[in-house]
Amino acid sequence: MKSLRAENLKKYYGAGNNLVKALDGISFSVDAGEFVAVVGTSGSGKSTLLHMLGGLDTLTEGKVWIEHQDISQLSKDELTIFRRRKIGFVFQSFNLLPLQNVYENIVLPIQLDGQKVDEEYIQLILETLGLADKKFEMPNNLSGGQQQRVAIARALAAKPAIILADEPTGNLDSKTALDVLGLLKFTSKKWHQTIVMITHNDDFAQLADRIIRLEDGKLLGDD
Ligand SMILES: Nc1ncnc2c1ncn2[C@@H]1O[C@H](COP(=O)(O)OP(=O)(O)OP(=O)(O)O)[C@@H](O)[C@H]1O
Repeated sequence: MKSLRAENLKKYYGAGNNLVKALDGISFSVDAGEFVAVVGTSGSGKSTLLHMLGGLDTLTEGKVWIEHQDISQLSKDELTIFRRRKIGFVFQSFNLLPLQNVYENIVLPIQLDGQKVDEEYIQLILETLGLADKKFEMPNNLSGGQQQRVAIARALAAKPAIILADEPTGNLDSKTALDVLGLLKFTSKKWHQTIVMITHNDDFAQLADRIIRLEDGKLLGDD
């Protein structure tokens, strides 16, 4: 089953001499459970692509389907709910709430959505990510790698169809980064979740099932 389909994505900024074609006709699809790395030089359109896949910004042209939903067909409110249920985001800055403990940070999106927390599943995520003994710690008492594992746990918690990660290990040393990415890969396989991850690091990209290369807003390669 395809969990993600991008068709002829275009995102243009500015006009005339200042026109920037951040995305210039990108199409690909991703199978459920696949781990895709997106690489490319600075300015090639990686972050723009991730924003468009996550419905965080509107396209100039093209369509994105997450599972069977064309996200351009959703109203603003519907898209907010859809995103919360179907997409997990992991960013370079961990974006944890400093006054909430690890457990509270992880279940917050589920509670905001008015859903019941699957305590057994949350416990399993905590154990899988090596966070079981940190459940009631405050984020500031954790190392960078631990904080990013909490952010991954939070992204996984709502059992999303797809996880979009923008340089998720950009703030970590390379050993911690590899540990965190290994866990991200392991959890995605275990729970059959699709991952699209931007990275600058070729070693990290090699961990993925597939690498998509961007250049000047175009797909340079897909292997
Ligand atoms: N809001 C914006 N307004 C105008 N131009 C933009 C905007 N956002 C991005 N761009 C331009 O679009 C192009 C692609 O940017 P994008 O951030 O997607 O690249 P990137 O590959 O993620 O780069 P980096 O690796 O440096 O983060 C760049 O030329 C950038 O300057």
